[in-house]
Amino acid sequence: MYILDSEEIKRTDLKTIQTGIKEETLMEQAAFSIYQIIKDLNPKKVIAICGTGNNGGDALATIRLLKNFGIKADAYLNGTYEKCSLGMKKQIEIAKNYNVNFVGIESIGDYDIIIDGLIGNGLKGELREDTKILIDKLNNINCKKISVDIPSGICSDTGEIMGDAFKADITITFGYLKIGHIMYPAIDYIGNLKLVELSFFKERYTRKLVNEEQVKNFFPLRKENSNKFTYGKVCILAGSVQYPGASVLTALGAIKSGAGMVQLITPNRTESIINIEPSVIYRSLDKDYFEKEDLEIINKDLKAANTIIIGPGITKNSIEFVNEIIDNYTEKKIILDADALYAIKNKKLRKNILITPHPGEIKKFTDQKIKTVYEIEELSKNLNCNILYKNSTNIITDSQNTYFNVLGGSFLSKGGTGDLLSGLIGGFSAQGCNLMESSIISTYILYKTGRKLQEEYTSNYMTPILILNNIYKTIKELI
Ligand SMILES: NC(=O)C1=CN([C@@H]2O[C@H](COP(=O)(O)OP(=O)(O)OC[C@H]3O[C@@H](n4cnc5c(N)ncnc54)[C@H](O)[C@@H]3O)[C@@H](O)[C@H]2O)[C@@H](O)CC1
Ligand SMILES: Nc1ncnc2c1ncn2[C@@H]1O[C@H](COP(=O)(O)OP(=O)(O)O)[C@@H](O)[C@H]1O
Ligand SMILES: [K+]
Repeated sequence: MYILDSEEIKRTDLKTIQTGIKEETLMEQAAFSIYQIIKDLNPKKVIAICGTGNNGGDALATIRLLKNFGIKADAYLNGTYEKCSLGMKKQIEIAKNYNVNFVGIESIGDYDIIIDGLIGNGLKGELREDTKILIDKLNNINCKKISVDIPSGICSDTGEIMGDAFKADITITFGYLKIGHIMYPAIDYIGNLKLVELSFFKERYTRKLVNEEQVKNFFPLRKENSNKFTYGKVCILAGSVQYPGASVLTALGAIKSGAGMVQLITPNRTESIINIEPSVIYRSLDKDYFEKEDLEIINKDLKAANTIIIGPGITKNSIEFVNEIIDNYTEKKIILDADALYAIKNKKLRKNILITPHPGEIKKFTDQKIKTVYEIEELSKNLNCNILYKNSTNIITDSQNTYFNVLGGSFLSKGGTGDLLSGLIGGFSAQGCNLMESSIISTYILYKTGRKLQEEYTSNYMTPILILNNIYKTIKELI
């Protein structure tokens, strides 16, 4: 499923209209879908709060349909006729022919459903003060709230609240989801999101939502006629005397993904991995932290792997060591996670490198303020690498193509989930998936499994190991 931004939506509107489908036809389709959803809620009395743009047009057309089919429905116009878009002017004229009643601001508390048609894709900058006051008033009315396209006040491109926003129970959008529908803080304002089709001209776009179908396409096949070398070797450089557990989680993630061989090298002693999973090839360097000089000792191990994961629990003490790995193993796919991210400040990376920062970790290697998808894509371009940005909504990008994963939740908010995730990614990479595919598959499997488990175990009780021990259930649905 494609995710569009406001410019792409405007282009799609225009392109559709250029093919010969009129704006009012699209508006009628939008309104008819909203009408059907509202009718099923058995409303007694509905009001649309209409802005002067086409978002207001959709809402007003819905009111006209409700009234025509026998439901009490009125409209409030927030502005003057002169200020209205052509589409909205046309809707006002049609509404008058159907005797739609336009009410004053004092009446808006008398309804059991409010339709928010104030502002949609046409929001510019921060909300005007008068609109903020109106939205605040609407939010304080106790009734069912439905937003047309996107709750007024939310930026379609970022999901930011531009001063204030209408708090909807249901949001009905058209043709495509927009970036603003799938990002926080917007998600808290959107309620139940419904996507309805319009006769939009269909094209290819660069941003998609991670879903099961894609993951099935990317998932590596296993042949009966195969051996451990068929499924690749991943070498994990993780842990330290300070953080011994991180490396265990990463190794377990890698082995349970299906990689043929998983080697774990830690500076400290973490023999416990052998008790938990003896198939992991384990080696300790018998010291506190990785250092540059260690490379000579482990060079052969690294050469034998097709994927290297470096970072979980290594601490800031190993920056030089990480730099040496990046510079000397240019043929290998490398996943730089956690503390390895300190090493990439001012560094140009490569297309066969993935970095996996969460919002706090971005500060480890750049002073830029980064949170929007555009900024993450730009960062990926500047660093010349793949990025898995682990915010509540995950963003996975190689700067050309971007995927959003919205399956996560508070059931993942526990130390160690990220370590497990980098292990899974490395494991799928070892099996032949590229780093984008590996990130998409791994986030999907981990989050989907966690989401299902939390229903039984609650979000509080969840641990990375509990999720890991159940990922086979999600994998079974994919193969
Ligand atoms: N081609 C079409 O006719 C289609 C139109 N659609 C609807 O049209 C909408 C886009 O319509 P428009 O481009 O006319 O724009 P909108 O109606 O979304 O926004 C324009 C309105 O918002 C107000 N506004 C903008 N920024 C503001 C701010 N900072 N503070 C206060 N008020 C502000 C403007 O004064 C104006 O009233 C979509 O969201 C969707 O609802 C869709 O149904 C798809 C098809
Ligand atoms: N509230 C949340 N909503 C969605 N995803 C979350 C949430 N909390 C954590 N996650 C996910 O859990 C993982 C945590 O990673 P990270 O912070 O690196 O963990 P650690 O370093 O402790 O192992 C990331 O994949 C992140 O996207
Ligand atoms: K709206």
